[in-house]
Amino acid sequence: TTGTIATDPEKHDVEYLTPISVGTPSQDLMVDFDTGSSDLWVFSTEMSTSDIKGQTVYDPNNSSTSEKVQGSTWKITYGDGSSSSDDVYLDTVTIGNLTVPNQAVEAAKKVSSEFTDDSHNDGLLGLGFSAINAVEPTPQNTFFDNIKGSLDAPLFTVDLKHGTPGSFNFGYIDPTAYIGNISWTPVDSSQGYWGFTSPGYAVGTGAFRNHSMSGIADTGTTLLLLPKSVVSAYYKEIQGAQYDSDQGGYIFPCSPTPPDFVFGVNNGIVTVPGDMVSYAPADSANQNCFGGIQKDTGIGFSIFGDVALKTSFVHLHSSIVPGHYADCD
Ligand SMILES: O[C@H]1CN[C@@H](c2nc(-c3ccc(C(F)(F)F)cc3)no2)C1
Repeated sequence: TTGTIATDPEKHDVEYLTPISVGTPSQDLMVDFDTGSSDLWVFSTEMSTSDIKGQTVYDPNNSSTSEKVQGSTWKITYGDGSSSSDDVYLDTVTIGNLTVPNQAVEAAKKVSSEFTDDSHNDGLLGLGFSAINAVEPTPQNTFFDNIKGSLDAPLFTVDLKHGTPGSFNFGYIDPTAYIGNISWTPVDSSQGYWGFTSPGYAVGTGAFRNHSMSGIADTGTTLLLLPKSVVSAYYKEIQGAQYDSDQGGYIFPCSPTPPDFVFGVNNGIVTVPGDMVSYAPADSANQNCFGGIQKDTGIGFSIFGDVALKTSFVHLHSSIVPGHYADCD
């Protein structure tokens, strides 16, 4: 079997929300598909109502197929310090036409304020490796790990777009989704992520600079976070660019459009167009923009988030065959 599901960008492409159905009768939720984590958790009826502001919640008691995983708990903290926790059910989860009957659904009892304030986001669906699933004492499988045996091929593809719906496809590669050839790169899943090493970068039409950047393909991170030496080399080319510690990142005049940023993927390249680097208005006063490329300081590796992914067709292959990228259509 194969499957496809549309994913919709929130304002400024800050995150992409994708519909899933949980339980019987089905409860429809919009969640953030996150290749940088490996837990499927949802807002639930177990939460205090003060933590819920507009989200749709999962009610396990309203599902004839839900089954509590006795003694199991979970707690997860994301890169930005946000968190969520509590108990675990097995229930039917459907994405598009793909159904996993006994998917671990982690029901939130507590979520941090960032999740409460993200009113359209009903939870996260991890597409990382199950080795980093946060359920204790027994880690649970991701949706992809549960479904991949029945897919025509053990892969999924990520096709995020700027300001318009994209798609997650399971089990097949849509040849109309990209142009040119696909470039392959080995995946390092040793940390539970879709890790790879980019051989270097170029700024605008400048020469390619060899500079190894090890990082992860992370659909749940909004921006492209790279080594500070690469980031400062890029912003050096933009008149008026500066690091604004109040805003926690580089800002620059929104016009003229900044130079493209190119990064290598094995023998191929991915181009982030300059107008995507102008991520969002930084202040109404003097038309400054907040950069879509920022430093990865303190993380320990780079993060190829949505700013990097929405300009390419990314294909993540979970067998020994590596994952690979292609320029999107
Ligand atoms: O941990 C890494 C794994 N992937 C990255 C990720 N971060 C989030 C996230 C989503 C929504 C929110 C909130 F709604 F604003 F709270 C916060 C964080 N989802 O994936 C970082």
